Amino acid sequence: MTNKLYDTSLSLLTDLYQVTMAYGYWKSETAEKEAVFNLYFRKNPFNGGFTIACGLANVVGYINNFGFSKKDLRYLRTLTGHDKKPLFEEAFLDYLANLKLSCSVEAIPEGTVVFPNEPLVRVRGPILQCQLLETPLLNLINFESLIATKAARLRLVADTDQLLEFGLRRAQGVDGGMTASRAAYIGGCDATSNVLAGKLYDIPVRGTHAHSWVMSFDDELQAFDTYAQVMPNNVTLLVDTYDTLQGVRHAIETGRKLEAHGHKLAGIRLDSGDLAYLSIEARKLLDEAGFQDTAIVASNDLDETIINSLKQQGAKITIWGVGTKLVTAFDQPALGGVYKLAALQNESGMDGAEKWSYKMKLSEQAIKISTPGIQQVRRFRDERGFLADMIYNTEEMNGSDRPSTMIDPMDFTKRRRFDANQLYEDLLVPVFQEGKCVYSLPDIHAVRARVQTQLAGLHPGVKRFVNPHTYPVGLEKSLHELKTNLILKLREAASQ
Ligand SMILES: Nc1ncnc2c1ncn2[C@@H]1O[C@H](COP(=O)(O)OP(=O)(O)OP(=O)(O)O)[C@@H](O)[C@H]1O
Ligand SMILES: O=P(O)(O)OC[C@H]1O[C@H](OP(=O)(O)OP(=O)(O)O)[C@H](O)[C@@H]1O
Ligand SMILES: O=C(O)c1cccnc1
Repeated sequence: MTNKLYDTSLSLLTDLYQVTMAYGYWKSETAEKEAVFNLYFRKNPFNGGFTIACGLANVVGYINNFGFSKKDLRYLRTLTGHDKKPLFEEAFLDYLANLKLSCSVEAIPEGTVVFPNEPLVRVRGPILQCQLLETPLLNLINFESLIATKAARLRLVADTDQLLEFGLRRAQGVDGGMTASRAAYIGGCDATSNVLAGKLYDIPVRGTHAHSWVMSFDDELQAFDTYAQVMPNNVTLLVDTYDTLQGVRHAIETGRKLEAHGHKLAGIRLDSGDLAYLSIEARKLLDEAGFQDTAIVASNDLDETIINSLKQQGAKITIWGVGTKLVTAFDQPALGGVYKLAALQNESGMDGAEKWSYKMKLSEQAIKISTPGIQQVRRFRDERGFLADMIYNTEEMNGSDRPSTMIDPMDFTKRRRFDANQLYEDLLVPVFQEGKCVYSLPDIHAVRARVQTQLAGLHPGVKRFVNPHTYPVGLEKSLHELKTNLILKLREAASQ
């Protein structure tokens, strides 16, 4: 299921410079030139060792709905330059009115663990169209991948405990809240408090009650009893409005009444104070009263570091409600994904001409130098898990098995050779072929399950939070050579 918030075309959801470049391509008659762009990021978020790819379902929805409406064009017609004359000529707006995307898109499925410099999405098609997709694709992939990664980290520390996403009230606007709920579920949360996300994305919804419920009664016990009466099948009581341990005693009293009517006290929630101490004391009180099955839920500015610490302190919490720090991706507010031109098709029919002109961006910072080529990622594995990812140029080496040499981009003297019979998977799969969707989106639960099987394939050192081991990602030898030669050529040309 894709996000119903995007049922209409959002073709203007782009940066103005994409439209001005599109105009430039059209005007200079290069709009139809075949190009290849790669979308990738340069650094794992949260100083971690991995990232979870997420957001492709919304990319599919976005591309399927793409088109400039009359209203969009009316707006573009109003845009003017510094001389107050229109930016775009009418014939270009007519071109946009009739524009149907004919790009081919390959992408790494949602829920896959991915690493810096790997193309998560590869777009091939008329350069004008590829260009228009840059900003929306980055917008859609960056945020969801960031939040799915945060949730996956929370899942790693929560282990088999339940994780509830409570972030809507603190999310970055409506869409931030919606997409965060989706990505958080995919990353490993069990449920969300966001009811619209539950409806649109088929995510389980869960919740307790707020302090206001307790405060609206003359006393806490009355508040608990009333809540239990109106909803006896869903009773988790927030016990910290006045005095937490006294609140637990009141919850036990209400629990006894519930049991007398054939129901049970599902849980209590702690939302302030020392959560380790209070949960241990609350557990004792509950157990002594025979409420061994009543769960202790905790919330209050939690994140993976605090949950980890609480577990080490022996906290008796088995359900974690995480809001602000999950949906705002504390403490890294953005994934720095980029979208770079990697190849342009040469004029056909020219004798001896190569099919592609490979493109790359130079930079003084090595990390910012892009990689040319029509890239695919080959993930080698053995029966225990993933070994290494090799980025290769499909023009040099198509999907076939063959021995390959992978070169470490940080140190070209470090090489790894994989035999033809080494187990592998090529990660990018066809999503659109010449504008037609050829990918059947897995349901959200399958994507969520994929995250866990993917994480199981990673060495524990890559998953640790402090100085994680760097998972090996390299370039296939011929791609490494292509890149090196192109850098030398570009540097030489730039120095002349
Ligand atoms: N035992 C603990 N170890 C580590 N962090 C904890 C522990 N108990 C609570 N925290 C975390 O400490 C942070 C602040 O909690 P603190 O008790 O100072 O404020 P509070 O309880 O929110 O106060 P207030 O009554 O104003 O809500 C929260 O992020 C909370 O999750
Ligand atoms: O702490 P978070 O991870 O964001 O989880 C969501 C928070 O939202 C609620 O608090 P509320 O909005 O009532 O405000 P509070 O900060 O006073 O608890 C709830 O009690 C949690 O504390
Ligand atoms: O249901 C809850 O307990 C809840 C929901 C949203 C935010 N904080 C808590």
